[in-house]
Amino acid sequence: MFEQIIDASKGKQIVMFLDYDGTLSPIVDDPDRAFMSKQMRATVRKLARFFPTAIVSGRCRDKVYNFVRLAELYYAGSHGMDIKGPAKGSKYKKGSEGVVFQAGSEFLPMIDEVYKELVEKTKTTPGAKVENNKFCLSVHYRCVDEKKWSGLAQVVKSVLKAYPKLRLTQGRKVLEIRPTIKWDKGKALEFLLESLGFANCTDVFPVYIGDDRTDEDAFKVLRERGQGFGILVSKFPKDTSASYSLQEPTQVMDFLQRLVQWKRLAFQGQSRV
Ligand SMILES: O=P(O)(O)OC[C@H]1O[C@H](O[C@H]2O[C@H](CO)[C@@H](O)[C@H](O)[C@H]2O)[C@H](O)[C@@H](O)[C@@H]1O
Repeated sequence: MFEQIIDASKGKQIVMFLDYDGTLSPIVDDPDRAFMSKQMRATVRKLARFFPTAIVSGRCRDKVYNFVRLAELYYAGSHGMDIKGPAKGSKYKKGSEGVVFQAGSEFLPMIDEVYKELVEKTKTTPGAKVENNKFCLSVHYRCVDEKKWSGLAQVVKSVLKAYPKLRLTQGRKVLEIRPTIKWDKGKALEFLLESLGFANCTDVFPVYIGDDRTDEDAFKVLRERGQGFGILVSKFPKDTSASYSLQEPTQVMDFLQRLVQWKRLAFQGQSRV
């Protein structure tokens, strides 16, 4: 896979898109403790020195930033509905200081209201946890007794009946609630490419790495554009629009390290001639 990506990206600018949970950090029971390792952080920091890099997550932007803590990256939180560029602007695109984009701001009061209602209605289900991701919500059931999963889903669906402008999708042991607007991680990828000045370029090579269903929207966009590659992180074979797969975050780190090493050697080669 590595060689194929290097071959296909020849003469093009690689742009990296990285999902967070299950891609940069291992899946754990408590969503508040999904830390990334120091080595992973160091790897992503080096990666961003060579390639424009964005984190695209279902989490709210502030929360994912607090886990990653690298100011030089782009962040697209709430499944891409909340985007912000590096505080000091991008070294890859002059004049891109403070790229900020928010899709669905009008839904914020509704999301808050539903959050409170879901916290109230799920408090009798041991292990259930409602996470407020600002533009969307997550109802976690990883720590709920399996016998209670369908009951919990019914509770969530009954709350959502009163909110036809919100939709329900499913992630990894999590029910995700978000506005029915046409915005997803794929749209966020396109927005970020545009912000970086690659809107109609043929010499760009986006690489998107993710483990979840919501990442499929980004894999599809890459297939439709015929640009770059999607890489699915999964231990099991899955129906996917990604072109390649890695099994777990440690393999993601190895792949990113190889990319950095390859680019570093290419730079050294150039500076010798
Ligand atoms: O787009 P992502 O960055 O992958 O975010 C998707 C969801 O990730 C988090 O939940 C998942 O990871 C948790 C920590 O490992 C795990 O406990 C949970 O079961 C997983 O579904 C996050 O907490 C959610 O809000 C995100 O939507």
